[in-house]
Amino acid sequence: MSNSQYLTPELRDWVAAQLRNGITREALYQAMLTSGWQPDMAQQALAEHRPFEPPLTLPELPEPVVEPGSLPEPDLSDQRSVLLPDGHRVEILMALQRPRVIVFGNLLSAQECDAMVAAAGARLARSETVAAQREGSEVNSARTSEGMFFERGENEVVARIERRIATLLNWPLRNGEGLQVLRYRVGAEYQPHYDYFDPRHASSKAILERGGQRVATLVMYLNTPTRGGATVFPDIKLDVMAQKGNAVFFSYDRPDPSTLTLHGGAPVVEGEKWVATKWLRQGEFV
Ligand SMILES: O=C(O)CCC(=O)C(=O)O
Ligand SMILES: [Fe+2]
Repeated sequence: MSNSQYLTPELRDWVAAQLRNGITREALYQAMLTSGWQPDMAQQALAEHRPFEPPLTLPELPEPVVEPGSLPEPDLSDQRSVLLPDGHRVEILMALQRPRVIVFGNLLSAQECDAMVAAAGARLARSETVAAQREGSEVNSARTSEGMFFERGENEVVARIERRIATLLNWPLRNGEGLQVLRYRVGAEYQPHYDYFDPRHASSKAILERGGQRVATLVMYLNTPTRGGATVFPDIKLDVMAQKGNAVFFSYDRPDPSTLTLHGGAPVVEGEKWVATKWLRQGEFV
């Protein structure tokens, strides 16, 4: 850290006042850099404003247009990256047309990943899947991770990530489910499955009343497992390596295997794997 700058009480108060006035932490960070702050000092000042606090009141996002039959989709006209209004630049590492699969780099900062892991850690429980024969969910040997759900907009870091996703994918924030965080320990996996709800399952009716079908999935990697833990797409023989801050996105226009969106989490061989998943619905998720 530079010796020429100190986090004085005045500077702390100034940061707090800026945040109270509705500026995003990213925007404030950029403004601080522009006015000559050392990056580590600016980050430290912002890190003091704990990510688990209730979100700040931020301006409404412009409402993306959801035409019937349209799907979440980023604007890839720049090809290499997408610059979001908050100043965050997301890299495009790979894009496949059919099935639609996009690998993003730097979707989350390392600090955002760490904050998500810390906030989720205490609330993990054994993951369940939708019950096949009755209503509700059940423990399933195909899914040996532990998980939890955040409420939409539950805290500052969750709210910031959700706004970024809505802007990146041109899909209304309110059509998204709450973020799910999963931890896989050595040997844990999520065997290949589809994320849409099988209309033939007894439990799907109640689920579909809360916002319609899922139409896309974004799996964000919150850490880098030492070995194993790729997200695999067996139909298209694609493995996406879990890399902290990166994410894999895929969309599906109907609840059918012909979408080629069969996917799973390969067993972790060494270390742990943490992901946050955002599922996007056709309609408003309530
Ligand atoms: O852990 C992964 O790589 C995949 C997670 C997944 O398929 C899901 O959360 O639906
Ligand atoms: Fe999945």
